[in-house]
Amino acid sequence: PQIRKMLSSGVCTSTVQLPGKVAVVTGANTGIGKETAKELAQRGARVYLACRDVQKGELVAREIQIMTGNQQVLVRKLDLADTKSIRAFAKDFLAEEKHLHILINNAGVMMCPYSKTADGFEMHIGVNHLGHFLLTHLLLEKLKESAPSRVVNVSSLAHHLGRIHFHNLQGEKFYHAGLAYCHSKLANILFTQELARRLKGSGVTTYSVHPGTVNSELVRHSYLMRWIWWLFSFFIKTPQQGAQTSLYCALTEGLEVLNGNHFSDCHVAWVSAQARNETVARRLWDVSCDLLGIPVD
Ligand SMILES: NC(=O)c1ccc[n+]([C@@H]2O[C@H](COP(=O)([O-])OP(=O)(O)OC[C@H]3O[C@@H](n4cnc5c(N)ncnc54)[C@H](OP(=O)(O)O)[C@@H]3O)[C@@H](O)[C@H]2O)c1
Repeated sequence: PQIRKMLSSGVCTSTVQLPGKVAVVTGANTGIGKETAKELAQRGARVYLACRDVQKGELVAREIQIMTGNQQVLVRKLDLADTKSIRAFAKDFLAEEKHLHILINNAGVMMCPYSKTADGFEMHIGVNHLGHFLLTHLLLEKLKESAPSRVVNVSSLAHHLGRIHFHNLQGEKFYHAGLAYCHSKLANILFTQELARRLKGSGVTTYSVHPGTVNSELVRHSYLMRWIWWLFSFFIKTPQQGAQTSLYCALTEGLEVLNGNHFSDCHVAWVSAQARNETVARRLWDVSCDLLGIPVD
């Protein structure tokens, strides 16, 4: 009954406070990430805004500090399209911080024209999946040492249109910007499920999230999507509303029993057949390790 009660609301109603806790939010300079970081700061956490544009990040950090009165809002450079930047971020963070209690893998790109990351990965799979995969891998020991701790991966309802084609993971044979986004969001869910299986008993739990349809800068690369978002802007969620399910998964007490689940509107949500395929999840894990030069275990 307690779980049923917890799952009955579209707003994060947790009253958990976070003094002494440390959180990292990727892509925290705008949209859903900014609102997520603001709420974590409001509750007293030390919050790292992991942003590719440090100047934008600093402006937002100051805004959050003023609004929440929490001075422990820090900006660090993180470009998920460059594994050197991810490794540098993790190295500095591990040297600087004793703990990491909440990691929100929020940053994302959608429908950008065909392009590659610094390491030659297709941009959607590179930033949305591989970048966060590497970041989580590098921070995992710290998360374990800080247990109970949580990893929240921001995916999307769009994963339903995604497929993991291992022969076309980088869009080598066929590329469609919209589908590339869907594939990467499916990868977020498969990663969450495999991570949950591997972390069983460690005190680290993980959840994937669909934030809803949110009025943010995500549609910046598509004229059509910008127009549709503008047309329906009155009906879609604000970034603050979009942050609720990430916050719910990061904060709700007792959620550990739902380790690895996918959430939408602060409820467990149904995922596509491929998103439930353990064989695909395991293979994606191994292929991701291979691409990133991480030893496969
Ligand atoms: N908005 C929606 O309707 C919706 C629906 C489903 C899922 N989502 C998911 O929600 C998450 C947040 O999206 P949003 O709607 O808040 O979009 P947004 O306003 O465009 O924010 C995306 C964030 O990701 C950052 N980012 C992009 N590429 C990066 C990189 N290479 N390295 C580091 N950071 C990078 C952006 O930084 P810059 O500002 O520097 O570009 C920005 O801070 C995404 O994962 C998205 O897939 C959103």
